[in-house]
Formats: sequence, C-alpha cells, structure tokens
Amino acid sequence: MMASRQQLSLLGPPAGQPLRLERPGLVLRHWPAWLDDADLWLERLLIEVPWKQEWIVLHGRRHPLPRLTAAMGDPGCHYSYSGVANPLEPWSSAVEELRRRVEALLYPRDPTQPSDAAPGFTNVLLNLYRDGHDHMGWHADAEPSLDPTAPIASLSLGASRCFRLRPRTRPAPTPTPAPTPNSDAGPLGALSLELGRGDLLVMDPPSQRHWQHQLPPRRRIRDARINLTFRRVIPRGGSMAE
Ligand SMILES: O=C(O)CCC(=O)C(=O)O
Ligand SMILES: [Fe+2]
Repeated sequence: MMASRQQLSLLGPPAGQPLRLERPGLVLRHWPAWLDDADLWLERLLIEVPWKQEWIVLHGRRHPLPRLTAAMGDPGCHYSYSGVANPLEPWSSAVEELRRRVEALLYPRDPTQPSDAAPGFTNVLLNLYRDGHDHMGWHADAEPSLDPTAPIASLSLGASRCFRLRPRTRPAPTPTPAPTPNSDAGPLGALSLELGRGDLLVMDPPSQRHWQHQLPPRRRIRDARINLTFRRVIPRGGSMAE
C-alpha cells in the first residue's frame, strides 16, 4: 500500500537532503544537526570572536542591543541595519572554515570552472544570545547592501531556541496549510521552528521581501546560543561579479 503524504513527510527527507518549508513568498531549507561537533565550535567562537555590546537609538534614546554581536567580511562588504554599524572584522580562522563548509554545501564547485567562478558569502553577522533573556525583534534581512538574489544561511550553535516567521503583509484568507513535522503554523500564517545545535537554516529569495523573522525571549533558558548569518553583501562602490 502506498504511504500517504502525511506519512511520507513524517519519514523526513532522504539523508543529506534538507527539510523544505514553503509558503507563498517563503522558501526555507532546514538541515537539522548539520554541523558535527557543534559544541566544540561554540566553545571556539566564544573565545575567538571579538564580541561587542552595540547600541540602538529608538525615539531619541540609546538602548543596548539585547545580545552581543560581531561582523566579519570581505573588504568593502560592510553591513549595517537599524542604524547599528557593526565594525567589520576580518574573517577569523574558525568562521572562515564555517563559511567554506556552508558554501561547499550550497554552491558545489564545478571542477571544470575556475575556483572563483561560483558566487559565495561576503559577510557574516554573528549574534551571541547569552541566555534566554537575549533576543532579536521582528525584522527582514532586506538592507539595500544585500544581494537580493542570494540566500541567507543561518547556522545555530548552543542552546536550542524558537525562531518565528510571519508574512510582512497580511495574507489573503486561504485555508491554513497542514503543519510540517518541524514547524507549527500560528495565527495569520506565522510559523515557529526550533533551531537546535548545529542546525543550518537557509532562507532563499524572495523570503526576505515577503516575510519577517524574530528570535523571541525564552526566559527559562540559561545556556548561551550563537547564530551566524552568512550573507552576500555587494561590495561598496561595485556590483557582484557573477
Ligand atoms: O539568531 C537567529 O536565529 C536570527 C538571527 C537573525 O535574524 C539575523 O542576524 O538577522
Ligand atoms: Fe535576520
């Protein structure tokens, strides 16, 4: 007897393939526990990354961001958001190695092409959520400096946290789609994913144009979490080579 659609989705994707989650305007690929030795990478990044407390100005008052941050990137590939200008650091050795691994998955190289022919990531924003009080509010990663045709790859280490998404505009009323095994559909088409240690989540275009995301506080969580979002920033004063 043939398995039903529901049974098939509970079996999960074939080994090495991501879970796919699609809604109108949203395309996500999720590789649970993708990175081996995620706890060792967490320890390494806690030490190696120059974590900073940045500030944001809201209604004329300065507030500390509810997390520590750092940014690394290629020369000229600076990324700023909401008036927060994270100083651009050169790639550290651990973060460079993680970039290489994520690019090898998402942009497998054609051995017949020169090694610099494939596009890749030029910037990473790193967030350190010291415990469940640290969080990030609703936003989309849609700054003009980002290449809108590139995916954003988000790698999670440390404590498992809830990641929420919601449409940027109210969707037309449609029947609520059935939840997939790793997500819960909420009101107005909002979705929640649990991002655990070593998980890789890729947000493909045009997701940032139509959806926002957030990392809500989870006050009972005592452990730290690090998230790295690899992005393709267009170098200042130039356009990306294909
Ligand atoms: O911590 C996360 O999972 C989300 C990070 C994020 O959305 C960002 O850095 O823009
Ligand atoms: Fe984001």
